[in-house]
Amino acid sequence: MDAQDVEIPLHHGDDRSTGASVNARSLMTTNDLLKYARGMHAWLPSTMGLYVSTLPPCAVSPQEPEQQPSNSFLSEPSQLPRCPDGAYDICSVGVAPSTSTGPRAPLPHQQYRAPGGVPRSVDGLPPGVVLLKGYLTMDEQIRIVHEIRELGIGPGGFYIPSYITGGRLWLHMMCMGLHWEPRTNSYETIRSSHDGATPPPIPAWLVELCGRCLAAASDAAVAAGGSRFPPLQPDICLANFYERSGKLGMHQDKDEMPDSLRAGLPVVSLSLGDATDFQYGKSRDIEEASTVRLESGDLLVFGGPGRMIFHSVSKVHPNTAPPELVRATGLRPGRLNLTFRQYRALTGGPGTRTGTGAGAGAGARGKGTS
Ligand SMILES: O=C(O)CCC(=O)C(=O)O
Ligand SMILES: [Fe+2]
Repeated sequence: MDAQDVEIPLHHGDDRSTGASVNARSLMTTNDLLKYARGMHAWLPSTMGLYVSTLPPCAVSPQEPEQQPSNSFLSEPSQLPRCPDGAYDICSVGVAPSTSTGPRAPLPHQQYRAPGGVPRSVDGLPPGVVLLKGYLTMDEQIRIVHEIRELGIGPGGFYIPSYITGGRLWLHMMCMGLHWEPRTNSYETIRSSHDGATPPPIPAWLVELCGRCLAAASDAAVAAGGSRFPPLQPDICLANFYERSGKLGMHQDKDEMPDSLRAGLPVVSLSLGDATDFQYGKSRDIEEASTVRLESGDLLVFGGPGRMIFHSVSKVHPNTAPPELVRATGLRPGRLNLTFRQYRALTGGPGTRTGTGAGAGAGARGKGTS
């Protein structure tokens, strides 16, 4: 372990073979998804093209800052309010959507857009890594924040994960599709170490958005002389919310099944809210790592030859979220990141399951950061 490891718990842990077994679970069906939509909320497109949540705000009582255990790695207590059932709320309550009817001010991320509205691809990244600055429109960002917030205050919503050692990650997490368990570096069908909640399914429109993101990233890769990414049918989406002191140590994403990793199935990552420094490199050595800034609306994809890059989130830059996003959603200070993944590669042929849900069958191999 290097100094970085001591100070910062690693998200996808250090190598350890846990032998933990995980229950296979049948796939979420469309009916399950619809049931899960649970009538709790609906989206009403407003005249602004924004999305107004009809879900009453979570009754969040003014919150005592959460007491952290003495062995906590968190540098400061979470400032996020908690709903009665314990889930953290990443947005302020009672935020009304913007009512302005005039022409919108240019959005911060649009400065990156070429005249045809094509997001700018960043040069000089390793093979298999594509960064499209300003890929998401502001309306997409607003919708993502609204919907993730609403799922995040429901069952299986935002919590602060811990390691088996008791150290906690410097972020709030909500898993969709499958639960990523830091105590075992494996995926599970329920959040067994916390509250037994079943992760909500990935909203269908987010799966569709992920497909568009990947197509755009593949186009950019080809334009830069590389290859298209392998297709992805995401059955895992991890939502991380980093407060201002949030961070994530250097790690590889390698808790998906070996066939998925071998196939280089990409990780599709969306950034929203405050900007961050994202470090990446060939090894865990932070001294050797390069840094790129990820801002709200940016799309990062790593797959194929770039699938196993080491990466970390080293700093959240305060007050850098687009004001329009904050106004429209009440997103609290910090950064929201979504990563889409596919647990196992689909082999094709009769009976092959496609779409959501992998059934996390194999938790027994050592997963996580090397
Ligand atoms: O927040 C980010 O940009 C990276 C998240 C990440 O590396 C992960 O969830 O594995
Ligand atoms: Fe990661």
